[in-house]
Amino acid sequence: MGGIAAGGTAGEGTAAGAPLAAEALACRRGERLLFEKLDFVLPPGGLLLLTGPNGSGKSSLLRLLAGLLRPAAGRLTSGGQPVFEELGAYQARLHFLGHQEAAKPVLSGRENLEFWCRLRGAGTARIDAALAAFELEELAAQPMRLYSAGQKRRLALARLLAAPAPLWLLDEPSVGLDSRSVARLVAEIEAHRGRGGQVVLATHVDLGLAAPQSLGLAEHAPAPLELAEWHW
Ligand SMILES: Nc1ncnc2c1ncn2[C@@H]1O[C@H](COP(=O)(O)OP(=O)(O)OP(=O)(O)O)[C@@H](O)[C@H]1O
Repeated sequence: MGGIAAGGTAGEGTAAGAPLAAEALACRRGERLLFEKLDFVLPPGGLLLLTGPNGSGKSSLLRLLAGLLRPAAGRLTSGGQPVFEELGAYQARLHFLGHQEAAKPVLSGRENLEFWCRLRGAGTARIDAALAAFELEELAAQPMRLYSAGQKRRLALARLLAAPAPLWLLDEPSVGLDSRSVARLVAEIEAHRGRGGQVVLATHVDLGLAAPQSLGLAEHAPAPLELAEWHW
């Protein structure tokens, strides 16, 4: 499956990403330290797979990489610049696709993409190609509230292509997709990487993506406290 690559891709024009580097990152949610001592460098064209059991911190790491959570320790840089010092500029160069669809139910699929493009300061020229990439043309005029779960997910994915950004942060993007749509997602991820884009992807299933770096969050869980260390 070649996605829309054969006739030019919706994401054409995406600037190549800058190397994203994590040094000794740690993340705390509430009282709990989820992970620590986490290092990686993601070059332009790179793919980082986040793996680990439920609750190990994959979504939390993605939120941290999106600048929505501050690290408890460590450094995150993009192109050598600390991302939290220029957060707005950094966030303008990424897409974060979480579990929520982040679309307005009363708007049609096309109107949702138009809204998204305006929000991102992008033109609307890529919307048709983005809809076509995830086979949403026939649904484009329908209110999103009438979409099935998989169709809503495809609309969320179309946002990646409608308003290009070099860094894609994807939290279990294949959930709810049929096998044909999974193949399209994989093709779009590979096309994005081919343009120099970067992808960080949390997943419980093997999507068959080529040459990923892999990061197991469970391996970065803090050591359990010895009994003597507990404060009763
Ligand atoms: N807002 C929050 N406040 C406190 N703790 C939270 C918050 N959100 C998540 N957590 C906790 O952080 C831990 C990691 O959650 P996270 O969603 O990052 O895990 P995950 O690896 O993505 O899990 P899953 O595979 O189930 O999606 C969990 O124990 C969760 O209960």
